[in-house]
Amino acid sequence: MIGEWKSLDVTHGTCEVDMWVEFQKLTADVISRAAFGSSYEEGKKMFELQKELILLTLEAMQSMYIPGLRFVPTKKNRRRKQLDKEITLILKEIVQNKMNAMKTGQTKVDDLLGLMLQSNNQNNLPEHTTSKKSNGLTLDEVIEECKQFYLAGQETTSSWLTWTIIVLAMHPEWQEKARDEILEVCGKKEPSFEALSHLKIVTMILNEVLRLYPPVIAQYQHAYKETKIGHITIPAGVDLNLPTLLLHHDPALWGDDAEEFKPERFSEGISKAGKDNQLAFFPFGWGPRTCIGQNFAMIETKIAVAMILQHFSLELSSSYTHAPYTVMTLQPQHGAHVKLHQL
Ligand code: HEM
Repeated sequence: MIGEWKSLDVTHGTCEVDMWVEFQKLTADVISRAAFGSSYEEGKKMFELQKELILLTLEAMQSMYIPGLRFVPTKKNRRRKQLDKEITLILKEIVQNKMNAMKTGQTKVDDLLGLMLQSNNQNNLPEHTTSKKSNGLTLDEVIEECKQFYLAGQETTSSWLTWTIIVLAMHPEWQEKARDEILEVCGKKEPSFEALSHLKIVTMILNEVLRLYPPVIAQYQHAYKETKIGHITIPAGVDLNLPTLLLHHDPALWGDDAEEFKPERFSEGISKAGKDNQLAFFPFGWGPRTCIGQNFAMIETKIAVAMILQHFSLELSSSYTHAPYTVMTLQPQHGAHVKLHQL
């Protein structure tokens, strides 16, 4: 990505890109490689189809509910069915190839699919069934896990990266502080895993971006039994909506400067960031169902931000309009055009 930007048609070492578009490509590539290793190109094709399916599904969810309509063979319903079929077929083939390669020792187990298959008792893995006969995952479950990781991990990370770059372009003083830290810790080299844990200012900035622009703006929980939280009793069967975006902007929890970008809030860690040390920061959820990919997302985001700041200084394009809005995640409605000046 950095190399591509450097080779873009530039005027005096400057080019302009839409960060939202760029980061969608980057995160799709990263998650495809992490999930499928050497088969990532086939994985990417599957993910593209999944993206189309998600958009069609969201459209259906946001239109008027007419019972039974989803069974009518309209053009969009037929396309949804066809996409689902195609995705499952591609995945079945990838899984089957991986299983064969693992059996003959032709592949390393260094991707998510390999790890899932390895952790499974392969002798008991039923090939074409949805029923479970062992503690391992069925083929269908492995396929659903692959889909889930992409759905949960791609657009969320693009959103986080995009808002980080926008905010750094808006606040040159923080951009400078972050770059100084990166150059001090990593120089101009690619950041190592070890170096990432020394990026304190970058971590503060990334947390403040997650507070102001949480990619997942609300979280839904279902009380399957009567539950007491403090003095509130929630009856069984009630659906709860935790409005992350609203809580992250609430002056009662963050102070009168809640709307301001102030990474220094996080200088003593997450637990001390809120007003009177109230814990009100949960971009990745909380408790036993907390996001399983949060460390993965943090590493990916830190590496990308570090490498961008090593090579470019950032300035908002004159065409940029600040308009966060939600499709599935918090996105820039009119794109995220930023000018990149080569350093
Ligand atoms: C900025 C990036 C991300 C954000 C903001 C985010 C946010 C969340 C949230 C709010 C939840 C729901 C937690 C709950 O119900 O309490 C969740 C669940 C999940 N996330 Fe993430 N996520 C991110 C990145 C990722 C990545 C990169 C992956 C995969 C590599 C991932 C995989 C998952 C999975 C599999 C679940 C479901 C966990 C379960 O139900 O047990 N996420 N995420």
